[in-house]
Amino acid sequence: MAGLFKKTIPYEFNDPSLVQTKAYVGGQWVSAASGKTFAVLDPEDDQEVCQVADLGQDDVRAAIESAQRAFESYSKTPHRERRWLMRRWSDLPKANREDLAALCTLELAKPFTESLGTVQYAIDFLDWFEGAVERTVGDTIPAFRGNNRVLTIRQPQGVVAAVTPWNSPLAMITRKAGAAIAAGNTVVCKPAPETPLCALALARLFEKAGGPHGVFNVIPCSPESTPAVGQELCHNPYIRHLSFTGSTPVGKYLNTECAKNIKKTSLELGGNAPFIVFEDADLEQAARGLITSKFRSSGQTCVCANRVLVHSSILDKFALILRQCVDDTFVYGSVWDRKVNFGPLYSGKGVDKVRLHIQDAISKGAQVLNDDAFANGVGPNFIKPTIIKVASGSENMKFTNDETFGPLAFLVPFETEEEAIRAANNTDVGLASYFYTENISRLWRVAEALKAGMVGARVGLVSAAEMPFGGIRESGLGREGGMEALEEFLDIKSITIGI
Ligand SMILES: NC(=O)c1ccc[n+]([C@@H]2O[C@H](COP(=O)([O-])OP(=O)(O)OC[C@H]3O[C@@H](n4cnc5c(N)ncnc54)[C@H](O)[C@@H]3O)[C@@H](O)[C@H]2O)c1
Ligand SMILES: O=CCCC(=O)O
Repeated sequence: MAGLFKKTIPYEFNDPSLVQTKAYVGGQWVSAASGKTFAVLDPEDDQEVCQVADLGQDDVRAAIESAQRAFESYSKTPHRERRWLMRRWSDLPKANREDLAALCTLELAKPFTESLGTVQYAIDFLDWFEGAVERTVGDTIPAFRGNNRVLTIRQPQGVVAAVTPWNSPLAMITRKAGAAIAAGNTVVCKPAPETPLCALALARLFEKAGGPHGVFNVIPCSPESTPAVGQELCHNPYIRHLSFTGSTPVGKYLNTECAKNIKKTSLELGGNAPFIVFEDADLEQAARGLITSKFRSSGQTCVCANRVLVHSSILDKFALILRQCVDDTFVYGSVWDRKVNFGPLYSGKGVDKVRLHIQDAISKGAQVLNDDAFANGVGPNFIKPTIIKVASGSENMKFTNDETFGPLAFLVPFETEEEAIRAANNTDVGLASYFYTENISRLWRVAEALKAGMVGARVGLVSAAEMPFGGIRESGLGREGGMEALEEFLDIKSITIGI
């Protein structure tokens, strides 16, 4: 990789062709017409890894046109043929797990072992949609009157724009592109500028799987080129559906733009997940669940717990158990060391936000219960898992109304179940919610009362390919994963036949 990478990395690729720095359009690897490139950084040390093609609006228009041409034939392929394509595409990441994990570790500084887990998560979506392709069936409906026969068929929509975030650079793409392609659409995917290498590797595997030209296209672009590219994705008439995962403000903007031409949108946006520990919970189990929910990906997932509500009678005991659990669980060091299971944040921007949230809480009376979050020596963007007790005044602290997206666990006391539910629901968003109780009546009551698209009752992880994933309120529109995901990418047509 010497010629491609500008820094030395402690990993040898088994298949160097997975490292691509050009865009994948119409089955070809292409540079930007302008010749422009942009830098991908390694967040472990902020050094440049390589330069990647920086596509502009005209390049993207050409990619969309190529996807539209491909749609004309691909949308007519039999379900069985699409199913085998999905199978071939899904088998290749299985054979190249370590290389994909290495790319994820390189551009996101995710510990290698954790990256292997995200590769599996990405594969799960391809597997799931492969299995689901042949179940996209229609209905026959008895006519109300007359002698008509009414039936429905489900048809692919056209070219889908998939705009994805940096924090899960493989699975957020297979979750969208897997469903869209299985359903017979073609895809133009714009990955986050921080993590284009993972997206391009998925394109290379699609190519190796014999994917028809133009069915899956990956168009990397820099932050500077993104607004114009976004405009093209929102306004090009061939785009029939824009599927976005990212922050709520950007989702609102893209949704507004798409509405001007009545384009369908699916939006997977930000969260602010409550995690409630009731007084009757198994505290060890709850602490382990919180470790998973809060500290997975160093706290950088949309479903990470953001506000930990703990019954006041057990708060100090729970904090002690949690602290012990953190000490027992995490190993720090180079992200390439397979024993290491906790890594840095994706960039200095993420560190700044975490610093703001912790300083704000401390200035308003919160107390850090474990080590200094920033005393580390593991690189510029590293922050330790940190537990913070907020005895009172949490409603005026920044973390209450804004996802921290970092490894801070704010423990906030409550007195009654009603108070906990009120606090949990007191937010504009509603993606994931978690709670721990040993009381079955309370389990049902609270699961039904929480305003969120996904509830984890006695679990700290809800994400899975077979499950409809998504939020309510300002956390988004639509569902990804499960059979519901295919529905998102299919139009229902009713046909009435006069007999
Ligand atoms: N609900 C979910 O499933 C889910 C999953 C992962 C992340 N997220 C959310 O994503 C956020 C973190 O990701 P992020 O910082 O990459 O979000 P972001 O909104 O800044 O960026 C997401 C994507 O949108 C692109 N983008 C930004 N401005 C654009 C524009 N004007 N036109 C077109 N594309 C544009 C970015 O380049 C990137 O590819 C968090 O809020 C997190 O909660 C949600
Ligand atoms: O960031 C959110 C996506 C990660 C997940 O699907 O669990």
